[in-house]
Amino acid sequence: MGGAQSTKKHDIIRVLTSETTLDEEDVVIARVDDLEIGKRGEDETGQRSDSATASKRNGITIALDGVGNEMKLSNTSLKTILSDVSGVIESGSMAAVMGPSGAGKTTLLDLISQRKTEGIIHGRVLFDGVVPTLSAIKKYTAYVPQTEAFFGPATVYETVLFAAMIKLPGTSREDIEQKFEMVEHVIDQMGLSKCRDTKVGNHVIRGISGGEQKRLAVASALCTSNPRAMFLDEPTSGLDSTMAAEVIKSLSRLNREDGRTLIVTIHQPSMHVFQHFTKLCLLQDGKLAYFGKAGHNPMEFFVAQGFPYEPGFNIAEYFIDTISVSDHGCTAYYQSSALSRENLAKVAEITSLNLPMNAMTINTESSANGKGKDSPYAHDSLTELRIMLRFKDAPRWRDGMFWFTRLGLYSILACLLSAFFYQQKHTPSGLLNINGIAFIAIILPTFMAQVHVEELKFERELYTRHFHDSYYRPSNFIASKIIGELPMTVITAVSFSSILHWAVGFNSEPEAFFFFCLVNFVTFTIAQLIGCTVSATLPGDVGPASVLPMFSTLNMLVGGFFIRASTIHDAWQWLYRVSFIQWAWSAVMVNEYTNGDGTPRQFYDHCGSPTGGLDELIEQISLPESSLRLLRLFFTRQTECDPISGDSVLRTFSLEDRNRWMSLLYASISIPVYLITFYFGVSRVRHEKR
Ligand SMILES: Nc1ncnc2c1ncn2[C@@H]1O[C@H](COP(=O)(O)OP(=O)(O)OP(=O)(O)O)[C@@H](O)[C@H]1O
Repeated sequence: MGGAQSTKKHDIIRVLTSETTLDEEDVVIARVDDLEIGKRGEDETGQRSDSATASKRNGITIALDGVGNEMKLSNTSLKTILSDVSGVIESGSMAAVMGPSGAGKTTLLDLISQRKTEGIIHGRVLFDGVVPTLSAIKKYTAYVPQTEAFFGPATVYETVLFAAMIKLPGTSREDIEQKFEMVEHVIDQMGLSKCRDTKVGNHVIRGISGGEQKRLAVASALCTSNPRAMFLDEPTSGLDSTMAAEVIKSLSRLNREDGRTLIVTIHQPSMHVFQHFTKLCLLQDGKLAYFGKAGHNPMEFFVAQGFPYEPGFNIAEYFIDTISVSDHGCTAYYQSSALSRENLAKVAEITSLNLPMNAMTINTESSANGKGKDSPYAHDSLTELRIMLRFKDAPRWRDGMFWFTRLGLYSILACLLSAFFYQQKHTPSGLLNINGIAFIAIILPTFMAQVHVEELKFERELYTRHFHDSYYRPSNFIASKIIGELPMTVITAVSFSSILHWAVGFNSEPEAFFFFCLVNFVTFTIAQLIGCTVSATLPGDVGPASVLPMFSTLNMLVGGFFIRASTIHDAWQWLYRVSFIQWAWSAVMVNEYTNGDGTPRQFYDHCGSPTGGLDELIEQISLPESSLRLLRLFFTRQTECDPISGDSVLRTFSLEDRNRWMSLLYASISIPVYLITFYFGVSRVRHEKR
């Protein structure tokens, strides 16, 4: 029963990779296998002869032909990071790239996967005999970086599921069911069943262990394209020996069962871990010290050079110690060795094939999405957005921090402000306070935008990683972020506005209340976009942290409250014109001091009453406000107390000609403006260098 199920799962995976089983592919595989290196590849993995067929089908033969990299240093001199690395990693191999720190392991992995774009790059890397395009690499291979970024609130299952949904083509019911099954299979395969429903975790959420994170990274990579080759940068770093062994065991199973080619950079693995590798590439200062079979072969190679091996000593440690003490003797020895010549011959065999582009096992077609040959994305834009909203952003709603940093913080702030501005009278000093609290309500979200700066700083790593792997388009990252957050922005704006509106005693007309909510919704959205723009555009921590307060202060100064609009210096008039703060504040001010019909409100709170207790008496009579006003007028001597007109307050701030809807419209223009800057930051600014 279990066997039948497992066969079915393998069938599903085969179905999902059907685009790689082209007829042409078989022809070329046959040609590569005809070569001696193909046979050797099988010999090397002789203990798993039944997987050899799978190796031919699923793995990729990777040939390194004089690969090197030089970096220009600031003093214009060149630093050689990697020099003349040649050799063949046969399809279905599990290769370890080892060497002391700084030897060039990551650089080699980055060059193979075309992630390294810096400096001068020498030589070429061939996949099944041809130099692949970047989109072919993205389609057929997966790269698992040393430090993986995850979405903390999502569970292990949700993380893998999102990878499968967004990266694998197909949206029919059958496709979706297959993806669900594949996810279950991969979770099982990577030994993650125990923590399937545990949150991945981040700097605030306690999540899965380091080893589980490494395996989750591999599981996600497996689901993105069912890759034929995987490149893993230090998958065991930071793990204890048991966890490291578990990770490598899972990788080894992956390699055995599905015949994928795995290239793994690794630091001094234990004997137990080292025995899983079939191929070894040893580097010292960017040069090869050994390139060939793993197992006992490298030991014999070094013993032959006169470096004795003490039985029982960790073999990987022996290699590293040996090449470190040899002072480049080992790299010189390798270059003149028969092994080096043999490796060069294997590479020459492959390069001499001169395979045509249309007959390669690695082709450049996009992943069957029918949306253009060169599109690296699995879905059209709308489907992609739907998947993101459903599978990427949904877990956020379970995150307490998400609620606290929006609804929680704004509600607390509204209560705090209410304590200071509780029930203001419409007296001269009360009206001054009302103007002040209206301004604070408008400027507050700009300071609170720091929340979005911080959040995106962590998300930046994740989206950089997702962009590398063409998970989704930058525009959809932005769209999902804004749309996904929209309900929370509405809830927060309504809650903040309700508390403040009631506590302060703003214009009590229902329409005025809804308008106040609307203005707050607009300013919250703009503030979110500003925070995201700052974080996406400015690299590092210092830039975003210093720009936002500067931006908020400048906007505050031209907001029209602290400095009267007419007295703002000419040099800053442009900022006054474009500042959403002043437009939003004027919208709130006009809303506060004008009746629904556009007439100015009149305030009598400052007027005394000749008959003591008149106000209290009037308040007990339930009459419309206009009748109450008449009553007050009747009992109050007009000559002694003119009402304060809303118009006069607006005039004080040069706002008498403003219309609240037009003001809100002008404030809202900042939304598309900051959307564009956010898009620019996300799509154009790189935060990591390769
Ligand atoms: N952009 C760069 N400019 C200058 N030197 C660089 C650059 N990138 C890498 N290097 C240097 O190249 C060498 C190889 O770096 P790489 O990260 O490939 O080593 P590694 O073997 O992976 O090291 P580790 O095991 O410590 O991760 C190092 O000495 C590093 O300082």
